[in-house]
Amino acid sequence: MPYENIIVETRGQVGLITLNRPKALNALCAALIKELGQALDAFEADGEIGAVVLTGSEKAFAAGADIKEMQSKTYMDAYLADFITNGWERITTCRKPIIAAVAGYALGGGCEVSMMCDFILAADNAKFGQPEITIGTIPGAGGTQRLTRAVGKAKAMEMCLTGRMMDAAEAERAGLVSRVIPAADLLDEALKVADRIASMSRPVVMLAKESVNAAFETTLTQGIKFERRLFHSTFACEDQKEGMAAFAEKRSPVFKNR
Ligand SMILES: CC(C)=CC(=O)SCCNC(=O)CCNC(=O)[C@H](O)C(C)(C)COP(=O)(O)OP(=O)(O)OC[C@H]1O[C@@H](n2cnc3c(N)ncnc32)[C@H](O)[C@@H]1OP(=O)(O)O
Repeated sequence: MPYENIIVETRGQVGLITLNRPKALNALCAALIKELGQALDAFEADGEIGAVVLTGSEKAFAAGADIKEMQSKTYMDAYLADFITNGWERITTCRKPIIAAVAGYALGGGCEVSMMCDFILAADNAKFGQPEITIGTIPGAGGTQRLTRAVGKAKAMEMCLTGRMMDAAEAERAGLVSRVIPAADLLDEALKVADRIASMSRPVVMLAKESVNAAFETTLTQGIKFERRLFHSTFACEDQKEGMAAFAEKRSPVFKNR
């Protein structure tokens, strides 16, 4: 499938999507979002792929939704097209793990897309922010919600009300990113982490992802019950038998993704 705004590759069992609008700092125009959804559909359907890495350039993961494209939208345009929900949330419905490998700017919709992924690996030059307030609007792709859950009210409120950016070190301290990596090593490290995930049992990885995500939608008691049910269900997987047998026999497991 020809893509104009992203580059789509496979690296073994890992799907790699690179946002590719360098002249606009990977601003997230509608065409890019549509292509991103198509690429995720393809990776989701590909039985060889066990994890996905989403990245941008060294200067920008993405500098937000495309301001020039949306500046003249009316309320009715936005409402009728369900602007932002439409297409963007495909990332959150992907059942395979997606790692955001973020270098440079992750602003507005760029920050929001990174937070829709399962976790963020940040280059040491990464900058996260929700600067929508500076252009007369507010985050519309989950920024006020996901950022608040990730870093707490004080930092999220300050960032959304002032547009202040957070650098990689602060983002790591605040729990927004899982790790900070030298920019030159970011992609290799993200691919290595994705490859490790892809080497695990695919259904069990999906169960783990589903269970962690449930923590954001439920009470602790309900969440623990849900986890227990999923945990029990792993005992119906051939891969649980193989994984535990391999441990007992001091050998590497050979998962069949069953
Ligand atoms: C999801 C929702 C609901 C909302 C949003 O995401 S709103 C957008 C939030 N993001 C922003 O407000 C950031 C806008 N960009 C910037 O502030 C700056 O570009 C920068 C700080 C990220 C980088 O500044 P720098 O001086 O290094 O680069 P520029 O000359 O400003 O940009 C280069 C080139 O890219 C175009 N650009 C950058 N960001 C966007 C964007 N979000 N939408 C459209 N175009 C963007 C910028 O206009 C310039 O292109 P031209 O030289 O052709 O104008």
